[in-house]
Amino acid sequence: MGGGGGGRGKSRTQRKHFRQSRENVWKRSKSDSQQDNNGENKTAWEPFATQNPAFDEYYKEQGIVSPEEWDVFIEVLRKPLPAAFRINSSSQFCTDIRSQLENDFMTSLQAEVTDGSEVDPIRPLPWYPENLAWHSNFSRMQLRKNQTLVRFHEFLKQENEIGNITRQEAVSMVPPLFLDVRPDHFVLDMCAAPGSKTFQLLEMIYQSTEPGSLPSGMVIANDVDVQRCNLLIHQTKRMCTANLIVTNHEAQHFPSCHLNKNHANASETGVLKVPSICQLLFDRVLCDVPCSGDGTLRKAPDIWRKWNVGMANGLHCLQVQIAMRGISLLKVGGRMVYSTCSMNPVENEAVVAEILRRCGGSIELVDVSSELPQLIRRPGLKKWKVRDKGILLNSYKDVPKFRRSGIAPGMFPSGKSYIDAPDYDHDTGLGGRHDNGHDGNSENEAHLMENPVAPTDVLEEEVSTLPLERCMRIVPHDQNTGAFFVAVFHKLSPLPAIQKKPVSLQVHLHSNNDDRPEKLSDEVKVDINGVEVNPADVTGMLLPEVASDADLLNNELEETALDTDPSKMCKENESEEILAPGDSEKGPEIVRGKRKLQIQGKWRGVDPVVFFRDDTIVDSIKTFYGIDESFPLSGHLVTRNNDTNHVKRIYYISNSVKDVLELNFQAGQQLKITSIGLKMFERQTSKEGTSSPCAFRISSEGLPLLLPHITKQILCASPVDFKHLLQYKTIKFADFVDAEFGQKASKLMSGCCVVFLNKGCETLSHPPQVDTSTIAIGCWKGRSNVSVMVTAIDCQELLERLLKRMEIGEDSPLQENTSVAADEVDVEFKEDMETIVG
Ligand SMILES: C[S@@+](CC[C@H](N)C(=O)[O-])C[C@H]1O[C@@H](n2cnc3c(N)ncnc32)[C@H](O)[C@@H]1O
Repeated sequence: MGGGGGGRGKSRTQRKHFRQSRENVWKRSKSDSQQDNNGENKTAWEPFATQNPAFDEYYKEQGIVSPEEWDVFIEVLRKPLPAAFRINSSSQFCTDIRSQLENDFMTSLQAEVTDGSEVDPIRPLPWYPENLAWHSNFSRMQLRKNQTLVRFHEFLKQENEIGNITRQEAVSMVPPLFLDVRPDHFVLDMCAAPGSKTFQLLEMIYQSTEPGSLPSGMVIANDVDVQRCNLLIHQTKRMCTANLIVTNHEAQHFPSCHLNKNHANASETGVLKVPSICQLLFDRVLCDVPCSGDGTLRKAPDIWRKWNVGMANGLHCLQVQIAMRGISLLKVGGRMVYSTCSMNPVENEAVVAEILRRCGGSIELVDVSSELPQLIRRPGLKKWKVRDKGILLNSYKDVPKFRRSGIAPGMFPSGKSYIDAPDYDHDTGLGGRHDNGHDGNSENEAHLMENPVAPTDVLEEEVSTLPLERCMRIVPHDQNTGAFFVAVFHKLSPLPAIQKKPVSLQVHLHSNNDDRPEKLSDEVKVDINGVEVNPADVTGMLLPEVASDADLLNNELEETALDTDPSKMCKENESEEILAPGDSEKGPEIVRGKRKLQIQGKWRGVDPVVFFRDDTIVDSIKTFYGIDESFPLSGHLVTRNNDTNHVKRIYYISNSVKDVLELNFQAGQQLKITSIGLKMFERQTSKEGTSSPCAFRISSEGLPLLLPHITKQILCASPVDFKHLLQYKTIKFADFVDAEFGQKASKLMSGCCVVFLNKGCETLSHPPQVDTSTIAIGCWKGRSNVSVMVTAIDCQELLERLLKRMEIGEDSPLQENTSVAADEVDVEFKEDMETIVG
């Protein structure tokens, strides 16, 4: 059981969100359904129109696919996307699940494929390592069609909920694979929600981590959208990791958290402890930016209707800014992946080219053509065209003056700004507005242009001289997927300093009021790489005809489409709701119907992150569970509450996260942290709970990490008693099959305890040796019984896994050494299992 085990130990609240399966995007919503001639609503099941003439015209011009391929390209783009999913490599049951897919489902589902339309019902994605990612050809309807498919469907739902698998579009799995993440890396995921790629990054960090230990690397997952941050927290909680910080910033202004001179002086004089790191720089950066999302058309067909060229044009500058910030936060020698789920060169090759130009030789585009050879991809384009208001533009000099507010020189292959364009603003990368303020928002306004350039293809074509062929574009018809774009950068040296003029044109894309500390610094800061960063300076961009931001983001929702209703969101980071007597300045807030005051941290709306240093409580926990000294608690525990008397949850953080947190404190809390660490201890509030000498129980998320380090409150159950616990949830001491177990249980101190499965029925050492095959659950020792503290779905999943293992090995120790009584109960258990599992 690895520290970041995943798969075991999630809260009921969290599960609720994963139970929401993705809405059927191929079904029109009520608001979308149209009225027929009689004024009656057409059926809500009418499929979306899967065509858009502007789309066809635009992409035929771009030459993303050859004219001969066009028909097959568009045909595949109109078909629903096959489902894909990934096995969590750090799950305890990773191997079981893979072999269930390879040996059970692959054969049994094959028998169900009768229409001959697809060769394989399910198959591993050939380019994903170790058969961990799978593609299924079944539609939702088909999955409900017959018994075998229903069983498969249930399997997918349950394992996704538990965290053993993640439903994720196949091409969305690609970018992290090119990041080459190692367990000691510090990784920044700049636009991370809803978090499928963050989950992958964490798996990479955790690869080959021993049970009870943590990797030395960490991930910071950031997103500008608070609600989507909550999705991200839910998604990554399934990983049970102490090596993650979730932040909520505009990625283009992500803080660099470096110590200034004053801090350095203070630390020299011993006033402050020198932190292990002095600036937040990363070995790896994932820059999976917001985009127009037309690569997800097969999954989200409503994009057919919404698509227009302005969606991509309007995002280009933001994408450049985010990527530039990523590069500036990257260590020299580090790697950054830039990716979008858009096919549009303006959001892809044009952004990559602009980054290369701005970085002036400090970075290189990596040729990754020999990596993942089985992944079919196409080289990046060297030439493309820009379309604006129905006009085809070959170079920036063709852009009419009044459109220069929305079209940047960097959108064109040469990237030339042409000095004859007086309004060009080198900071924003955009031209200024027309004097009369006309923003030219209508197609009909083309005739108003001063010196209009005739829309013609005979103008000279621009061709980029940069090695853009090293980028990769994945197109749907090559391997029956969605579309994606990926570029890999390597940082060779610090970035050159950029001379900055005052920014004349600024429009906030995300007016996220909370994304600012109480006090803003006006000064322009220069980070270690020489890039100026002014936190108060949101470099502007105009979105003249972009779909609303919300529309764009909706289109971006990953296949794990989760419930975004804020009222149903994670309560993990909710205020600890403390009473603050006498604090009348901020005014009372009504929290859950009670008048309570919330002590704010530095960031409005976010609970403070506080190191938990209450030695009395920590010592009581250590003594109660017999936590050995080799497991460091001191300096690794944090809470979200300044008042230690009212702390409900204590989180555990890895060394790496601790280093970042210490730096963040010394740098003035620049990071707006929405979630940090692994929930390890929870205050026991129930009546019976208060009778325990220890006020805190071990949370199911924290148990895998703590397991090898606890020496007290431990019981080892025979297979049959273990199964009974999972099955019946509460068992009286006298009712255990193994009477000695019942006696030992009765002698434990009241409160939380841990029950290990004694697979072989031989006497386990005390405490038991923990390895990757160890199975243990958190329980509660009451006055007369033992109760399981595991959610129903976890119990069910564990029962099924144990049953499977018993079925596989006829002579497995699970069966071999059970007593006659246990064998009898096993029959009963199997019958019950059939009822539970269906
Ligand atoms: C393509 S999605 C990311 C998908 C994610 N990487 C995954 O694999 O699950 C883009 C994300 O960028 C976020 N976003 C948009 N503008 C942003 C900004 N300025 N800074 C940070 N995040 C932003 C959106 O909220 C959205 O969640």
